[in-house]
Amino acid sequence: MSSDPNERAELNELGWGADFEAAYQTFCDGLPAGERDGVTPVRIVGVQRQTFQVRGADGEGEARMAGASRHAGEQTPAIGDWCVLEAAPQNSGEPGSGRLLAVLPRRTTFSRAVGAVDEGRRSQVQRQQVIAANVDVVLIVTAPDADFDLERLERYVLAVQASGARPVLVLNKADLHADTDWWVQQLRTLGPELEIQVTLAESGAGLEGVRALLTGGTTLALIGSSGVGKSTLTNALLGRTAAPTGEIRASDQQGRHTTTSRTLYPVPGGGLLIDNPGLRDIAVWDAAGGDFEDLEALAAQCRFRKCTHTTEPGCAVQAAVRKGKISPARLAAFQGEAAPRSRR
Ligand SMILES: Nc1nc2c(ncn2[C@@H]2O[C@H](COP(=O)(O)OP(=O)(O)OP(=O)(O)O)[C@@H](O)[C@H]2O)c(=O)[nH]1
Ligand SMILES: [Zn+2]
Repeated sequence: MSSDPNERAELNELGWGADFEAAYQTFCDGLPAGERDGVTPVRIVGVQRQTFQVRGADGEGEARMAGASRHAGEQTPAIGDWCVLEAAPQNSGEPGSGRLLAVLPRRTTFSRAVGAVDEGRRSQVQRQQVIAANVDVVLIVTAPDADFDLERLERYVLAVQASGARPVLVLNKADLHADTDWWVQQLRTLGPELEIQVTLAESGAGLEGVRALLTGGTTLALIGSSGVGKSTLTNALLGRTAAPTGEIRASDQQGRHTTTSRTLYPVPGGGLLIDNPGLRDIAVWDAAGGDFEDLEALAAQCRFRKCTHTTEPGCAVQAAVRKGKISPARLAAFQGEAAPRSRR
């Protein structure tokens, strides 16, 4: 990496820091002298299967993880990761593409356990899948309505702290009640040290405090139950009206269209925001960790004993979803739980 101050400023805006810099230098020192000039640090801003959308001081491009190279990094990059990119040679016919040689050590890690098959032992094993890396601050969003649940919020706080990121509690939809202070006091019981923000995402009011968190390349993410206003808040911060489609279209220098699922966005005015389904699903896993007595009771009333609660006639579960008594996310969690259970 050159010592060009403009490049450094670009990287800092992307969340670069002294810790990444030191790890990057160590990695470069291990490269043969002839290869040091060809590498550059980039951040993963989008992931689509094996293709990564990356952004560095020189702008954006696509990259793949280097195969079983001598650098043989075991780690797969996740959204938010800082990686070492080896740019494709000028004559490769693939401008803007390159190979990722290594994932730099993460500041923070959001991961979840996923079932995987151990080919050697032919058995199910639990593997940690990283869903987002290097998130600095997580907004735990709630609203003064039926969603408000201090026990659940406390679990979110613990999950965020375990990732290494800083939790900030956000009471959105402050317009729903005149007595906002009462709700804020409830949130205070979760910990006197926790920062609390009050927002009205729909009207765009009260966002100054959240914007103030986004200085100096800070990476922000939002979690919280369905309907608390995460999309509205995201759109207000990013200054756009439509919800993200998750797809961006870019064309490379040959004019070919490439589609990558981008989930790390620069926030106008500074900072970055990660909005990916995996993080959102924290709420769903949380529901999955709880019990499903209500859903099981409903399922017992379905017309068919082996009802899958999808399209069957006389499905009591689907009826409850239609009436808004059960959220689709919770049903998904129940189904995710029920499937392996029925095989046991
Ligand atoms: N009254 C009020 N309603 C709001 C506010 N912010 C968002 N809403 C409304 O709350 C509803 C849900 O908002 P979303 O932003 O879709 O919620 P979400 O958390 O992204 O929900 P999921 O996408 O299901 O996870 C929408 O109808 C919003 O218009 C607010 O500050 N006040
Ligand atoms: Zn059913």
